[in-house]
Parts: sequence; C-alpha cells; structure tokens
Amino acid sequence: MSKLKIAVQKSGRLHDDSMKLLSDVGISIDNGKDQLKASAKNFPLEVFYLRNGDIPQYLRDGVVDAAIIGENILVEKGNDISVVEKLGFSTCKVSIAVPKSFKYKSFKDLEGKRIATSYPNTVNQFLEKNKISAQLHIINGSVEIAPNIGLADAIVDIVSSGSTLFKNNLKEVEVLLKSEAVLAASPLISASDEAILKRLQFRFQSVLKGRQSKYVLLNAPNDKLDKIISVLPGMRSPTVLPLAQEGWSSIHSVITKNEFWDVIDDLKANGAEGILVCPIENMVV
Ligand SMILES: Nc1ncnc2c1ncn2[C@@H]1O[C@H](COP(=O)(O)OP(=O)(O)OP(=O)(O)O)[C@@H](O)[C@H]1O
Ligand SMILES: O=P(O)(O)OC[C@H]1O[C@H](OP(=O)(O)OP(=O)(O)O)[C@H](O)[C@@H]1O
Ligand SMILES: [Mg+2]
Repeated sequence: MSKLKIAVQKSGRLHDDSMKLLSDVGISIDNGKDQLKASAKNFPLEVFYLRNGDIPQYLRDGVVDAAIIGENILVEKGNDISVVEKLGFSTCKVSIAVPKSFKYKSFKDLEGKRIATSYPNTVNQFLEKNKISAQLHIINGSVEIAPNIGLADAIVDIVSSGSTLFKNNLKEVEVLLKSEAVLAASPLISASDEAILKRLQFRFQSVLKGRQSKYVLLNAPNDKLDKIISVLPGMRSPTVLPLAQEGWSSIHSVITKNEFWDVIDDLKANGAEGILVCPIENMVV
C-alpha cells in the first residue's frame, strides 16, 4: 500500500509543534528524529526529517509528497508549491527594520541603502514592486547584528515578539508578510497519496478546530435561561438539561478561545453558576 511521504523540520522552531500535531491526530511514529526518516505505526505515513529551508526543493522534485513548513519559506523559495492548510503555530512576520536613530518616513528612504537578509527573493519582490533600488547582503543568521557592525543600513528578518530587534537597537518599519506553519503539497503528488493527504488534512482540521474551542457547562435557574442562551452561540444551539433540583437547568455549549473571557463575564452577569470550561480534543463539524 502507498504511503504519504511528509517532511518535518529536523530540529528548530517547527519540529516540536509539528510532531505534537501528528501525535494529537493519533499518529504514532516509530523512531526519533536522529533517524532521517521514520514510519508511522497506524497511518500510511513516512516522516522525513529535513531542514526547513531545504523542504521546497524536496517538494518540487517530488522526493516528499507533503510538508509542514514555515509559510515564509514558501514565499521565499516555493511560489509554485501549494498550501493545503494553515496550521496556526509558529506565527511570525518578515519585516524591514532599521536602527532606532534612522529617521524613516517611507520605503523610499531605502533607496541606495544596504539591506542584510536571509530572504533575498522576498526583499527583491518588495523592492521591485515599490521601484526601489538597494544593495542586498545575503547572510544566513544573526541578521539583526548587521547594522551594528556596519554591514548594512537596514535588515529584513523574522519578527515575532520583537525582542531581538529591541536588543539590537532596531525598529520595525515595514511588514513584508505574515507567516505561520502550513501543510504544503508537492505539485507531483500522486492521486493515491493525495487521498491520504486529504485524510491527514481532515484530522488536522478537527484537532485545530478543537484547539480553538472550549466546551462550557454551567448551571442556571430556569427564569435566566433565555438570557444565558442569548450570550452562548454554540455549534447549533446549546444543550439544556434539567437538574435534579427543581427549577434549575444545566447548559452545555462550545465557545471559541477568542471570545472566551467576554462570554464568561456575560454568563456570570446573567446568573450562571458552577461554570466549567473543558478543552476539546477533536471537533468534527
Ligand atoms: N521567533 C520566531 N517566532 C515564531 N516563528 C518563528 C520564529 N523564527 C522563525 N519562525 C518560523 O519557524 C520557521 C523555522 O525557523 P527556524 O529558525 O527553526 O529554522 P530555519 O532557520 O528557517 O530553518 P532550517 O535551519 O531548518 O533550514 C521559520 O521559517 C518561521 O516560519
Ligand atoms: O521577535 P523575536 O521573538 O525576538 O524573534 C525573532 C528572532 O527569532 C528568529 O531567530 P531564532 O531564535 O530562530 O534563531 P536563529 O537565528 O538561530 O534561527 C529570527 O531569526 C529572529 O532573529
Ligand atoms: Mg530561526
């Protein structure tokens, strides 16, 4: 039987979350990451541990059928590769930053300047679109140090919390793109492997939806039910069950993590008691 070959970062920021997602969808992998590849025990999947930056080429050549990769690497090196599903972790930006002392007004101030980056294609796209001519210095790491050692006037690199920029006395001035980990597919994937990829994607979607949601249970007097139901959206409508105590009900519903605290405040204000909030492992809708 055919197996889907999936690339996962060997080590780095994507590795642990990628392996956790595979484990959360019930797939157990035989070997650790010291092996270059490992088979799943209970799903037709083979995991290849590779460098994030090398994965677009492996996808393009059909060496792997799919990958978990940073979207920013696809923008940089894999415009021809399709994103199947956004995965919600490793969120970051690719931004232009300049020394705090640089009186930056607009991207026109970059004309004729030296820009250090590990993402030359992303930078060139931006420069060409804005008709700016600048000199690129391509370096593989510690890009934020470049202005301080006189190598560049500006940098383009990944920004997440902003603390690396802060420590290096830099400020973010333009966001070129926003990125997160994605599930990507090879343009050469076979029909049978695509069918496996669809099954994997379906499992990813249900775990990711579950991660974004909470299951809420609460008790309320029956005369408050209408008010409470109006602040609980639920998947279809909330479940209402009678309690053993006369005149009281238990209400069950699902809410998203974003609206969580606002909804809890509203529930309390409307007379809810004994509110329980539980994580959801999978959500199949
Ligand atoms: N500080 C950060 N916060 C959030 N996400 C990040 C951060 N830095 C990088 N990422 C995301 O994680 C991906 C992997 O980053 P990491 O630094 O581990 O590896 P890399 O240098 O891109 O790749 P590799 O060495 O495997 O080729 C990046 O492509 C980006 O999408
Ligand atoms: O805005 P922040 O939260 O500070 O994150 C941004 C930093 O994180 C990444 O580096 P990483 O720590 O992955 O080190 P690396 O250069 O070895 O990849 C990136 O290259 C930035 O330097
Ligand atoms: Mg990094």
